[in-house]
Amino acid sequence: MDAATCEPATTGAEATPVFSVGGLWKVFGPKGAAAKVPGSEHADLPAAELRERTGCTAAVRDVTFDVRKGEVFVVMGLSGSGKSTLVRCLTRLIEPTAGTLAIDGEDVLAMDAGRLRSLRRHRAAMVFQHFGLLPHRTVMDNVAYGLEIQGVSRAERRARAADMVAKVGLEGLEDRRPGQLSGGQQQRVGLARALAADPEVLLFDEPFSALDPLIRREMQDEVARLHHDEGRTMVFITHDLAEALRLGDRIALMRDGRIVQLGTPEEIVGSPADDYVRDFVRDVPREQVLTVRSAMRPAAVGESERGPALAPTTTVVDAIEAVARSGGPARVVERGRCLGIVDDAALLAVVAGLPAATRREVAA
Ligand SMILES: Nc1ncnc2c1ncn2[C@@H]1O[C@H](COP(=O)(O)OP(=O)(O)OP(=O)(O)O)[C@@H](O)[C@H]1O
Repeated sequence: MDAATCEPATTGAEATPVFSVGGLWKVFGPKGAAAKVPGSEHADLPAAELRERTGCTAAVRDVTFDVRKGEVFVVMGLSGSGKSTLVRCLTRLIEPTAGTLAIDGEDVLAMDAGRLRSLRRHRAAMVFQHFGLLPHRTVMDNVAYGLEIQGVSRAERRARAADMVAKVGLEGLEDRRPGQLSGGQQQRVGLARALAADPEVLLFDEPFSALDPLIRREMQDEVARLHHDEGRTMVFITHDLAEALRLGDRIALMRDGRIVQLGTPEEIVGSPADDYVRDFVRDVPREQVLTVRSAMRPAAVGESERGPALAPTTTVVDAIEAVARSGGPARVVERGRCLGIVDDAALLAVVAGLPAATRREVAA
């Protein structure tokens, strides 16, 4: 192995997370009873049994994670797994029962009503599935509405709203009312309204689930583009795995109030934490999600100078094409350094769905 040139690159120091969530619980039920559930002997009971014994529903159970600056953090899970409750807890639209919660290092649970209002208006804007557009106002006025609440002057409101209308591709429709727009266009108005407030983080609650597949795809592209252009931090709830894999830098997969796995799409699909996650991702075309990092092995002497060079973000499907074209192994190269080698056997092992440990054996 050519050790000098094949070490993975190290990452720099981590910035303060946007949200930092520790041991968070939300238990619905009679107040006295709900507060007693976290940390009690009932804490781990399945939902039905917990309800039977205590009259309570633990929608969020002992959840810990950070949302990093600039990432798209997806909260995914089946209906009732606790996604909406968790994300509403982030700005205390729902009051957590126990745990810790900070935004940029500031304790959210200690905020008074005024600071909370400011948090929701300026720092963490929520985009809902039904945007709650004002039916009698024009597109422009709907977009400017959030700024109006913020007390921004009329001239500035209009200027910023016009910017956002253009940004989400609604130019020419400024004077229409919501009833004169398609579903996808209405979603764009809601998105523009949230963006106009220029929040540090956008929280999306299943915003596209009511849209037909083509428009949904278009809106996903729009969100990806906005994220790419602006690097804005986003928390995105969805029950749709394909949407989670398309948009998420990291995905928290929830089940019965808990996060069962938190990782990149590649980690979730390539190394499911348990049978539940494995089952969840079973039908995902792995070669389109996993990258060459999942298939590479250390380079043998001389190998790090031969064969086509692939970026570490290259998907397995694209790597197969490159290897087939060149007729030999390819190098995985980052900033001029060779991280490893992929060959056809290792790439096929990914397609065949071999577990990570077996893949490593094949690659070696
Ligand atoms: N106000 C409430 N009172 C009692 N139980 C609630 C309340 N809100 C939610 N729940 C329960 O908490 C659990 C989690 O609900 P939540 O809405 O967070 O799930 P979800 O994953 O967002 O589901 P969906 O995808 O259907 O929106 C469910 O069992 C739900 O019935």
